[in-house]
Amino acid sequence: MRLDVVSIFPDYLAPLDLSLIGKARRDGLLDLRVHDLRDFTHDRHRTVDDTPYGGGAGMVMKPEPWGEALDQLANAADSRPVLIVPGPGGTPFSQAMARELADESHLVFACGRYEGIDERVYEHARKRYDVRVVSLGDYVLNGGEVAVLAIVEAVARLLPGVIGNAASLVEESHEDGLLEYPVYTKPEHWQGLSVPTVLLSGDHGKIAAWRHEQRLQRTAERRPDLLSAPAAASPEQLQISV
Ligand SMILES: N#Cc1c(-c2ccc3ccn(Cc4ccccn4)c3c2)n[nH]c1N
Repeated sequence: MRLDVVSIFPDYLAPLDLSLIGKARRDGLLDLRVHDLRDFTHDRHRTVDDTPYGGGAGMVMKPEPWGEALDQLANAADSRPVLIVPGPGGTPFSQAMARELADESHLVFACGRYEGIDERVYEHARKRYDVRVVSLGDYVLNGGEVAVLAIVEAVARLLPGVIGNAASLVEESHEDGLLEYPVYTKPEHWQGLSVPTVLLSGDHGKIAAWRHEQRLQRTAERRPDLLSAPAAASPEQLQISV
């Protein structure tokens, strides 16, 4: 997969050089390139923003640098790329969206700042991209970089070979509509607290049943909305013992 990220703060994306995502890049599983939007300006101040038409507070990102950057990246694409533009008014990002994006061959991320990007950039981009405006959640950030870090990690970890043990992707929160079960490791006793004895039994059937029950209980306690969502709850999943 090819991923391009455009930002006025390219160093904000440095964490993508670390850990499993960084290893995937070094192993050639991920072709991730970060671009400085200011490299697509041509004035001596490398200007990327200006005052909003119609007045109002703050500044708006100018269309020209974005148009030049996105046209150049579209020219480098083998097929129609997906352009993901984080924004507070976007479609909420989800595990389902991560799975869908993981099947794409080329993702381009536009990190806005200030009060946002001139709307004509989205219109122009639709000629060459599948444009998706995506929100990380119902709170306000100062720009798109934090969202891109989260989206890239959620998508990249689904790609073959990125996570060493693909089995660990199966019973994760939101993967099948339930939250994850509690996990324990050595020591067996700590601060007067002990590991649940079922986990020491070696009875894999009992352990699996206990873990499933824990997932149902946790989901009912913390995210009952997931149990009412049509896709999340099969009839047996709703048979929660209390
Ligand atoms: N994803 C996501 C986001 C964002 C986000 C993403 C990109 C930008 C580019 C500028 N701003 C500031 C801003 C504040 C207010 C109104 C418009 N724009 C962003 C905010 N906020 N909250 C989320 N879940």
